[in-house]
Amino acid sequence: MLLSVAPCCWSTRQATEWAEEFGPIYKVRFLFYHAIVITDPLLARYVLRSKLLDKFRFLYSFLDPFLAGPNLLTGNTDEHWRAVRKGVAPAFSAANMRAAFTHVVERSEKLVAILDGHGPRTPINVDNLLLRESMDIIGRVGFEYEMGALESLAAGDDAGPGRNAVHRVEEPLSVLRTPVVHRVEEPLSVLRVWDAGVRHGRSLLEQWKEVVRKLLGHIQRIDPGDNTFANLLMATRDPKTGKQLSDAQMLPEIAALFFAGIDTTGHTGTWALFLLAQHPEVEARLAAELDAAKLLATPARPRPHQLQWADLGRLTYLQAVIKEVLRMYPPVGLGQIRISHRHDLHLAGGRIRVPRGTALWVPHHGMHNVSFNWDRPHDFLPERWLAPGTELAQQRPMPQEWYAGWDAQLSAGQLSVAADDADGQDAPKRWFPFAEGPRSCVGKSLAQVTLPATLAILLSHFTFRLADEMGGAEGVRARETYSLVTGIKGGMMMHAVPRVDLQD
Ligand code: HEM
Repeated sequence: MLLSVAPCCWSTRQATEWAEEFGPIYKVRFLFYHAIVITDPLLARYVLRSKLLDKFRFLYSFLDPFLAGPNLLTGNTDEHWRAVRKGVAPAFSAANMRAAFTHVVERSEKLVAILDGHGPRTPINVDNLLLRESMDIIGRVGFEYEMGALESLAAGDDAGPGRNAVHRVEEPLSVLRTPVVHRVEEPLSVLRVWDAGVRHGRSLLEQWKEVVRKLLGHIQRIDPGDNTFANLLMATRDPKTGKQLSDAQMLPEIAALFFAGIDTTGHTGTWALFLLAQHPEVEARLAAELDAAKLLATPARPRPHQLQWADLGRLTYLQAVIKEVLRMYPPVGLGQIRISHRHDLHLAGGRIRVPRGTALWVPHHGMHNVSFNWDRPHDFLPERWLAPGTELAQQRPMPQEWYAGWDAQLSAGQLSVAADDADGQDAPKRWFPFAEGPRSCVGKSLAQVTLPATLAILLSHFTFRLADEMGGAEGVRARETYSLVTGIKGGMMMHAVPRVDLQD
């Protein structure tokens, strides 16, 4: 089935709806490009692990101006990418994550203090808080730098002087978001020089670049700790010259780390609070788990134990909640888009031929939410994660007619995926919010510490209720935004109700 779509119509939910209608493999056309959309876990694994396919640079190149150039996230899978990826990956080691945990706990306790000070009556934008927390954590863990994002909010200093790198955090964040969305959804918006919004976007972009330049200056001045992202980035050698990366090469890597880490982690926390508010039975079970670990504030224990590293592994229901949130709202809902520039490709042992120049799109939202991959996909059911292997594809017979049209495209002499796919023998997955294959998320371990620790600490002290102004679940649905990351327009307004009123 060939559908013609313009980028302005992209929505991660749209791809899911089409998958329900047209099956786990269908074609769409984006402007001049043809894309094959895949929500079949086995085919997706072939695509995402294939060494013959690369990132769809045309799409990612739209991000480069906002990230000061190609980088780990947006660049091709070439020698340079390999050198940087190999160079910085140890920053996310288990040992480093233990140290990161201390920062996450401190920042989460700061959040608790902010919410305590704010009180339950007036709603607060929890998305804004969690994005700021993510920014602070990446600043500290990656660069040993105080971004001061939560401090500036706590001090009511939204527009105040830039003591730290960021004094108006929403602004740099929207630098990363608004112009990108414009560029992708409205490619000609850059020409609207008379538009105040576009001009404002440009000035925000300059502010953001200034922040990144400050960070680079900072890491070049200090002696960053061993195995920090900053230290490893400075130790990375350009494979072409054998020399240290130039400033022009380092700036995009710094920008990309924030870009890739803030919204993904922050919004996931927000969706978790939203879903818990919609499902009191899940929230109650989670509270019981926190209570059993002596982490919950109760009248008898108004100041609960401080969260410890070892608790993270014990809070199995919390981990299940997070996995289910990542299933329903995969932050990179758009998923991964690959292309083969040089070769035609055969998938599924030769049954499906993909002509070179065709994009292959694996939408994460679709993969995680279609009814042929999941039972009750639209229900929030953390319990499904208590059984092992939930992320693996189910051996379900797919209706043959979904694949029938593809067999006809076989032609002799093409590359076979078997030759390409040396490590494709393990069971394919139907859940991979952090992506699959060589270009999977390098910062996954940091998110896997930040999310449970932040949520455990927040939920130990508060229950969250959706503010009336959000218009219930339907109002929230109507405000979902899809640039590259699934977010919420205007933020998520919620009441943070203390579990124990310390004034009593
Ligand atoms: C819930 C949180 C997160 C999710 C779901 C997530 C998901 C992803 C996904 C799907 C990709 C592949 C993107 C693509 O191919 O277009 C990716 C790549 C990446 N992520 Fe994350 N991410 C998260 C948090 C983070 C954090 C905290 C950091 C770092 C601080 C980070 C840094 C990166 C980088 C640098 C890449 C590019 C890796 C490469 O291509 O080598 N991410 N992430």
